[in-house]
Amino acid sequence: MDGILTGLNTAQRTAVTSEASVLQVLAPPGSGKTKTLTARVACFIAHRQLKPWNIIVCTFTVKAAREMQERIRGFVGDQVAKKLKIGTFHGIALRYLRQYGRHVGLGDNFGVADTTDSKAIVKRIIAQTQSELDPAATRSRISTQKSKGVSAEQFASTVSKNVEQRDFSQVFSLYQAQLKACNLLDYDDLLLVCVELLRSHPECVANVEALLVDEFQDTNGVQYELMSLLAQRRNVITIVGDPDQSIYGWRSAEIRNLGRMKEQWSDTLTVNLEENYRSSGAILHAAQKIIEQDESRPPKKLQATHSIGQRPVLRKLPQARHEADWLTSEIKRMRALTGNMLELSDFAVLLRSAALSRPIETSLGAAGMPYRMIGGMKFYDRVEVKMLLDYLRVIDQPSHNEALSRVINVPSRKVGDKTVEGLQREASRKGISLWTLILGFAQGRAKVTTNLNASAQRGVEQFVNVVLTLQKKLAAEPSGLYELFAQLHKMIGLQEYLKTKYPDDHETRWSNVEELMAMAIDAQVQANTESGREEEVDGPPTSEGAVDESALTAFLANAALAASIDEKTAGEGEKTHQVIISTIHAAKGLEWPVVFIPACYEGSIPHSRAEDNDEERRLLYVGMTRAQAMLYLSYPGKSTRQEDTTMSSFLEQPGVFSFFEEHGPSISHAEVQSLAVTLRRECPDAAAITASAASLDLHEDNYWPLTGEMPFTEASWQDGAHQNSTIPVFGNARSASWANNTIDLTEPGASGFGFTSVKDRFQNLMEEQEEKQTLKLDRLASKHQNGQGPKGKKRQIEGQGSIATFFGKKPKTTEALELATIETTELPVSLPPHARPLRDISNIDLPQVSWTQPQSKPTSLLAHKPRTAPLHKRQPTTCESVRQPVHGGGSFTSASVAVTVDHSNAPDTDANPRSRSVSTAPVALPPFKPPASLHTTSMQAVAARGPTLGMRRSMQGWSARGGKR
Ligand SMILES: Nc1ncnc2c1ncn2[C@@H]1O[C@H](COP(=O)(O)OP(=O)(O)OP(=O)(O)O)[C@@H](O)[C@H]1O
Repeated sequence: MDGILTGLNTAQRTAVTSEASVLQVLAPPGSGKTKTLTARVACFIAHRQLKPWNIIVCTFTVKAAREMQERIRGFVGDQVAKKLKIGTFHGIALRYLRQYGRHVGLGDNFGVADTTDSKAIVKRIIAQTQSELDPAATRSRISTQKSKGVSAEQFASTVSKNVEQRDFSQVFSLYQAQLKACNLLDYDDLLLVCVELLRSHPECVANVEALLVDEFQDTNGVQYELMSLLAQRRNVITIVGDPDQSIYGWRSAEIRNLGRMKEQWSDTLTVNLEENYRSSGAILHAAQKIIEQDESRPPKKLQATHSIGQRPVLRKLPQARHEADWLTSEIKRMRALTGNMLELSDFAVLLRSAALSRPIETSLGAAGMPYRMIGGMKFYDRVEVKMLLDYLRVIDQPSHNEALSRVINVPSRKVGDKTVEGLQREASRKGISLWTLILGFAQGRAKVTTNLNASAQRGVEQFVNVVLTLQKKLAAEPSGLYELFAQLHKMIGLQEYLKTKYPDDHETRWSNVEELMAMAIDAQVQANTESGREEEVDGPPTSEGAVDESALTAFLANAALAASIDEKTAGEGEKTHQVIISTIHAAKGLEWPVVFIPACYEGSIPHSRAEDNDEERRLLYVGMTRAQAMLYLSYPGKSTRQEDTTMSSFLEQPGVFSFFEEHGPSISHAEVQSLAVTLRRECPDAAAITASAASLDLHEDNYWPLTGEMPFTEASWQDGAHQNSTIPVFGNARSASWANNTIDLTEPGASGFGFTSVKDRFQNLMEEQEEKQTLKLDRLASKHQNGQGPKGKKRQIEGQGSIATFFGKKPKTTEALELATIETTELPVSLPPHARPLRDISNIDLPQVSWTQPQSKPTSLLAHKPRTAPLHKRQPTTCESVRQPVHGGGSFTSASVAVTVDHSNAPDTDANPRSRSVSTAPVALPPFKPPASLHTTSMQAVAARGPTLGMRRSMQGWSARGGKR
């Protein structure tokens, strides 16, 4: 027993060893529910002498079943673990039906109709009955009825005179009849027929000694019924669950099954686990703050076992692609500043919907960071995306035989596979491309020997016409990618095609098409601004031999680049270090050291089509609680479709903001050590951290303004303009208006810089403001020593506007910048030894998260010298690399310290003002191309230009201009 109970806390032990027949283990995320369930199975076998083949364990996914078997194997060995009946409800039901299905009239060789089969049957019936029902909606309605245990006959008996209801009832009945005729069961039937079997033949489960269910909150009515029947002989049932993580209501999951269970078995014992072993205290606080917005849920206690850690981040970025670039740069920064203690696979990007993955995949791909999708297909692998890219390839490069043969008959033009193969062979025999062959034929200039019937001939002609038309359009407007896309999808009737071919998920597929079009707009904008800049800049020409490529070629090369990163890593299995991209739904039950949840805007989460807002909130909660050490939430000011967004209403609630930082954390060596303790890893030494940090251009997350505007990249001034005490701010070197973007320099020291370079002048400005700030902080430091300092303010990072500005908060004076305490930390050798303010969150309105030990008090106070002026600067070139001081306060502090937090009467610290001496006007286009971003670059160009690619042109241009003026 000792082995099984080792490492479990008291509540977990109680649950594992409980003698209760019916046990509910209810607990928040990360409290070891799965661990407890596993240990209870082992306990049943090892100590209660239950036979493993008489124990059924139901999990929510096949993956979870595999993981659980793995864990149980650790306790009881491979041979015993193999004999357990572990699987999803569907898998368990299938086993019983295969064995005993004949008792309920199932043929010996019944088949299972998968989703595609079901869709096809429903569609055919609707066509036959000439009903006006939507096939996809009808299929999911049938499934909903079945998962509530309503059969076609039962539905028919309740139908009113309503035509639509009668139509539906008819289709439902015919669908069932069709399945029966084909000796098929669909997924819902597997459960329903198994229920029927176990009701009528309870002897089938007479041997079952114990039943255990994971993720019980997501069971639906039929699954509940099946659970009761499986355990009907001995009624030994253990379930683990968390009502706060119920995210499958849309699939008819019923939270009320928990109550039903207590009614059915009045002796049900409930054990609550309260200690969270996964996430840092700060992450738990923030997640609790979100979930507690649901006032209907009972208050729950939750204890963090880890230290407070880094406060989660809530960031606004200008657009979705900037959000993706920021996220990629944070992964890079976090890895470098932790001495690569964090692997790529320690980072997960969790999305409300799979379609949001496109900019993230593009950015990771461009940065050369391998990634893996779970719970969804990679963007570039999706059928509709591949198809469109193939069309574009043919338009760009008609001799691309493979791409051409893939799309010549999509949508169908009655050019069958055999015909295409014949044409391909003929072309190769004649030594010409497939395109040349069919072009000659379509234009009547050449004959083909391949046998083409009349409809195939017409099809070939239609295809040639599409390609020629679009080539002509492209020639007339080389950068008009979006328009090209628009005409392409109209010409091939793409939307209709998707509706017909994929009735169930055509909307999702269409949103992938829209994503690709959004990508085209990005590329178009980039191409336009590149060429605009070319004219504007009178510096030396760009890198010699640079490839003069069309916008379409560049676009396709970037797509290929992103996709090739996928391919390289695809076969390497789960062990390879890859960033994880997942839907939040598919991330249920999983955990990662660092989690990003981008696109936290209204319409995305809560989703515009979601019916239950509370479920959407729980979804966000599930996503947040997957994080162990760091959590980043973000949203773009504009979606990929260029629509203005507003932050998710779950984050807009009063008090929420105080649980978040406005930017990624500053990382000192002490914090790396603490992070290592939280993650139970070996901490890299200072030399390793220094070495990896040296690869970084920016040590702080201070490139993107906190206001969600475009970065302030470079300051310069116009000829003579400095005499008017203004300098232009090139927020965007490509399009910013010189006249409109100015910094007020009427402060002391602003004059007399006529012959200074832009960079020097900017540096001077920074230093002047540092001086002022140092004086203020010295004053504050002495106040602190006298115990007068206010508490609870979050740390600030230099050069950033406040997120409070988009909460509509009024900035306070610089005094308000003061930080609760400042602690000394050992910093990597290469980083300036700035003092680090430690956050004190004891006066925040905390949710119900409690701590078991008092937080260690910071002891020392150092003079702090942060900058106040913005450091939103352009990406430094190799020769201009500017080191950023590390400062700011987030700390992992002592790991495994648990703190008791009294949150009663705590003031809200939402306002997090900072004084900004410079206002950066928003600009239209990004001046920043992250080091890894290759958005307008073809792969050939990548090879040709070398590592400084993509930056050189702008840098030369601006420095040339700055030097002259
Ligand atoms: N007593 C314990 N001591 C140390 N670590 C523990 C303990 N119990 C659980 N853990 C660890 O906490 C993490 C979360 O555990 P587990 O996945 O079982 O939680 P869960 O309650 O099922 O979470 P979720 O509901 O989010 O899926 C795991 O890394 C697990 O190893």
